[in-house]
Amino acid sequence: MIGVDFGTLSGRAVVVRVSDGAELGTAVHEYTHGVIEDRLPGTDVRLAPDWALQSPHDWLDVLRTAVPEAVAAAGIDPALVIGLGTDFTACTVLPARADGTPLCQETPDRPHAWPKLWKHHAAQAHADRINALAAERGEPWLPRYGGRISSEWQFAKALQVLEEDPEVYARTERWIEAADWIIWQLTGVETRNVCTAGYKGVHQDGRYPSEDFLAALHPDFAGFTAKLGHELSPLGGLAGRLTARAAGWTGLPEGIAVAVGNVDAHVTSAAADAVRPGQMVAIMGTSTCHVMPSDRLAEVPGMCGVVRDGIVPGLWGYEAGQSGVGDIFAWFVDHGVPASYTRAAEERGLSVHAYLTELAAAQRVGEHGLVALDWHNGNRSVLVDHNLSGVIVGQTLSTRPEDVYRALIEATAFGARMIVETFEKAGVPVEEFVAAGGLLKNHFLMQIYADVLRRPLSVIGSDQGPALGSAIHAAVAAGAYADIQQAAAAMGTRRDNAYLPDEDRADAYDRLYAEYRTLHDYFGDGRMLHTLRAIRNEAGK
Ligand SMILES: Nc1ncnc2c1ncn2[C@@H]1O[C@H](COP(=O)(O)OP(=O)(O)O)[C@@H](O)[C@H]1O
Ligand SMILES: O=C(CO)[C@@H](O)[C@@H](O)COP(=O)(O)O
Repeated sequence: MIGVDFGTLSGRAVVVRVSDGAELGTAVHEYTHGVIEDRLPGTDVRLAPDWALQSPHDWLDVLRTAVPEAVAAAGIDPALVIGLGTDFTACTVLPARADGTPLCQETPDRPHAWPKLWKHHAAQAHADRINALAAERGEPWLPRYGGRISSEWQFAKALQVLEEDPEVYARTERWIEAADWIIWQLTGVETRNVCTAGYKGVHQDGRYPSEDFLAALHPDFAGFTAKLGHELSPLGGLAGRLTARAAGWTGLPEGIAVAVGNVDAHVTSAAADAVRPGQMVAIMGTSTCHVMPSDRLAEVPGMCGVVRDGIVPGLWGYEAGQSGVGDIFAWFVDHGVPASYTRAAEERGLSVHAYLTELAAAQRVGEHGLVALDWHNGNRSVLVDHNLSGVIVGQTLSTRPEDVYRALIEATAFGARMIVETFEKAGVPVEEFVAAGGLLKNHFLMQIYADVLRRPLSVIGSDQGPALGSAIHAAVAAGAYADIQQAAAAMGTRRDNAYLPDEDRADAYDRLYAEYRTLHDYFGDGRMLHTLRAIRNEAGK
């Protein structure tokens, strides 16, 4: 099987053995255009604050380069490959023509013609209006999203296109998640997966928000859902077969099974063999997503959503998230560390992350005297407000970079605890916390999470979680296993109790967490942080 994971900065492919999930070869392709935040490629067109776009060329390059390279690295005959599965970030969406041609190919100088990356946060005003109207009208779908939808989601992003570039909106014949667009390119068949549609696409109980509701937002928005697919495809299903053109790109046999599209977070549950009710998988990378199957339906404040069949068929799938985690550490490493630290790290042959971690790990809990809010990229759960920003409290003239670095790691752990507690308070038990993603390599960070959460952490056994999960879904789509649970049991990998909480540190963290909660409630109403953002925007940054 081949699994392909389309991330924020790169795409990676992995070749996986069907019988036991062994990863035989892998390759990564860094996107040439990365995240497009400043100006449109090949033009002088500048982007406003909070914009984040991607290029479809970069995604196709992953198929052209990472897939054949992974097969070569595995040293297998490509003719042995029987299926391909993919996952994408979400909600990464694009306007396209009826044949799937992205509009940015026709008008590369129009910002709204480009795919909007999940972390495009410039549609907050549109999300606010959607939320206010939905609350006022008592829209039945709103509680399924914890009472607020995010500016990252398709209705907010599409309304922004309509109001800021109606001409691009009018030319949009299909509005599609990149997760489904890539499947279209691979199979020639347009499908819509139940996962992206259900969560960030706001599809509940067989329908999208009503025409009437959309018309009340803007008269020309009434017909928006005609640009979406209404037939949804189940996870682990067969989307179609690899076309000759896609076989040419990838070097894989024409006609192999291609699984229905999926999301990087949700597909990782299969890779961690954590698809039973109460197993919360936290995919910790640039951001963290928390996904959990459950047999009960509840309204959890601030969750991203609950979707029937959204992780595995037959169960409710919950999602919550933190919009910035590794990204916050990266910001600090890039902008908060003096040259002397960079030099010292270099001399020791360490990354700046590893160097700061080593220094921070030598401290006792609370020794830095700091507490921080992890909102540098806004707050996805539980406040659902991307106009909030980061806060660091307690700095003195003796504060050092490692102190701040540690406080930022702790802030993200406190944010995770807030999410877990919110689920449990709403009557959805979290039986096991399973960590996955790029941050697993930082053992100090993982131990902080175990101490702050006061519970054992399990960890996924693969550092290619999403790509492995995609390969597992492909195995089901190809008919090698009856369902995702069986395929996950055979091919997924998880180490239980990898980190155990330390009682004394956990007690010390309880005190800091209480301060975090006070800070959270104080700044969470947005009075000060929204004003600061408004002043920033008026000043034209
Ligand atoms: N040693 C480290 N400790 C903490 N964070 C790290 C470390 N090394 C890299 N990071 C952060 O990890 C993030 C990348 O995580 P990864 O899972 O690879 O990416 P993605 O979320 O795009 O899949 C970056 O934001 C980076 O700042
Ligand atoms: O929002 C989701 C999933 O719902 C993610 O795709 C998004 O946070 C991006 O994840 P990464 O930080 O690229 O792992």
